Amino acid sequence: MFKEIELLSAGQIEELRQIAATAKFVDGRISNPHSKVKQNLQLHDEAAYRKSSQILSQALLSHEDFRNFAFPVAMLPPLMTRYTPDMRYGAHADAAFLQLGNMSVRSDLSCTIFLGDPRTYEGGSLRIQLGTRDMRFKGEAGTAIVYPSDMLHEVEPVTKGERWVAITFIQSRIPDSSRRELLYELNEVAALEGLNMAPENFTRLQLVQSNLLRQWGDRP
Ligand SMILES: O=C(O)CCC(=O)C(=O)O
Ligand SMILES: [Fe+2]
Repeated sequence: MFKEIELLSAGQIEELRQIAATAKFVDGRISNPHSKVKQNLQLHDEAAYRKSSQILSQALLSHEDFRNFAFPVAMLPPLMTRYTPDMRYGAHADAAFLQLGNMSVRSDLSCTIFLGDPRTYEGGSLRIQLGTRDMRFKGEAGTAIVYPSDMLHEVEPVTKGERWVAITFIQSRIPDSSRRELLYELNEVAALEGLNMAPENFTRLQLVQSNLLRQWGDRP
């Protein structure tokens, strides 16, 4: 399951635009030197990375929809990337573990935050494979798409203009996607309908929610 989130205000996007305007971007293979499919540019500028990732992390971790859907326990600082014409990121699997200082983050969920106006570039959709079908995402500026990291995906070639996004990877308290989605649905129904229920039934529902989280949640 995918979750689309309205994440950033116009002011936050403008702030990120100003950071990106003067920052250094380099060949994205710097962090995947053996990749034959990665053709993009990524931010490589300590001060700009610190500032931009702080804005983006804070936006994600304070967003209720994101927290409810992802059950985040750790997240890589979001990284801004750019795709100019002919750049793409061919079909690939995201790494299972990523280094964050001296900690290893398991990538359960991947996230793309769209920063540029989709009308200013052609191509460049994020395409996620679902068996023999696929889903394409090219969001409005400021929206994010969160999807399970265990699915093959790609960024289609940009043919005109520039694709500007940020990406991150999230470790979830519920590693299994189908369990995470069940718990998300149950929690949503409880939040939306709980107050309409007889109080003793709502209490029983809350017991089920808590006990599923106990059974399925990673121990810290
Ligand atoms: O830019 C995107 O939308 C996704 C990039 C990606 O798949 C990755 O960095 O692993
Ligand atoms: Fe990826």
